[in-house]
Amino acid sequence: MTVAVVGPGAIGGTVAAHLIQSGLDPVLCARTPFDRLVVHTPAVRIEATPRVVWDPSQADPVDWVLIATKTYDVAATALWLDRLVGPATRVAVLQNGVEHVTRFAPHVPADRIVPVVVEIPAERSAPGVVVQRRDGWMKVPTGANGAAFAALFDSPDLIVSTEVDWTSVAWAKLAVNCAGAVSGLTGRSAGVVSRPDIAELMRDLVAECLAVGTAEGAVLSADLPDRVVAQTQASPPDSVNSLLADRRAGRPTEWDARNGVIARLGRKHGIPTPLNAMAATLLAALD
Ligand SMILES: NC(=O)C1=CN([C@@H]2O[C@H](COP(=O)(O)OP(=O)(O)OC[C@H]3O[C@@H](n4cnc5c(N)ncnc54)[C@H](OP(=O)(O)O)[C@@H]3O)[C@@H](O)[C@H]2O)C=CC1
Ligand SMILES: CC(C)(CO)C(=O)C(=O)O
Repeated sequence: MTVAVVGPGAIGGTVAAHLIQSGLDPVLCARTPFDRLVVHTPAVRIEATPRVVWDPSQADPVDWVLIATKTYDVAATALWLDRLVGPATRVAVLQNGVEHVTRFAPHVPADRIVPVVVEIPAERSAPGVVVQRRDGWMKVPTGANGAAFAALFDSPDLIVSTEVDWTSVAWAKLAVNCAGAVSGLTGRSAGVVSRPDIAELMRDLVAECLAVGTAEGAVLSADLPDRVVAQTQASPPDSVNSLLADRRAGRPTEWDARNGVIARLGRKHGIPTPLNAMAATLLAALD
């Protein structure tokens, strides 16, 4: 089985390490090359020297491509896909948001795209050096492609499973991510939730997501706003979400995939989403 990971950052690096632990030998397609991959998972330290390539001309078709670039890097990622995708290649999209398939459908046949909801709190301190803070999970839709993706992994602190109702899982994850805008906008890690006014703002952001997700066909529980706040309160206060990591590194942010999408789809359904619209506008202005 040949596998390429495009974008070996926090998530790509962590997932590559778990693939290596599972006995595979992924090639890493990087923008910034590095020699050594070092990933601290909750259970072990994984150190490896996989093949790292940094120019699409160095890549050949593989059985699986795992995309772990940011949602705003589609155009650059597509240059890798031109080289890595053969007639039977399957492409897993490990990104936040709910638009995994539409994002890559212009570049890969949609029936070979596997959307992946990723719940792995991971932070990168240098190219190839990543900490996975807690046990993680990834969820893919049921079916042959989803089952084949799950079969790539055999690693105790990364559980990969298939879901009949993948859409609801993706919207529940989007609820966490839309509330994470408070970190991107305040510049403060997860501990900012200890302020009651911030916790209230997060609840209100999630309430909009809940309304729009329900209109999109997701089945979401009414206490989702409280659960998102409770989950954030239970995180180590110095946890940095990927939006804040982007802000601190001076990179663009995924405002459209995380907040803008709620405003866009809210407009389609006639559901007001003033807070997510404002978060998206402010984050876009900071890009
Ligand atoms: N971090 C987290 O805890 C979680 C993140 N996610 C989602 O996972 C996705 C990835 O996020 P994350 O891993 O945090 O992001 P990172 O910024 O850590 O990693 C993205 C990687 O993509 C690389 N990249 C950018 N452009 C290219 C290119 N043209 N060719 C090859 N590589 C490229 C970057 O290179 P360079 O090294 O040069 O920056 C970087 O290594 C996002 O959608 C995020 O929302 C989901 C769950 C948790
Ligand atoms: C929820 C969290 C923090 C970890 O899975 C995340 O999705 C991110 O950092 O983007």
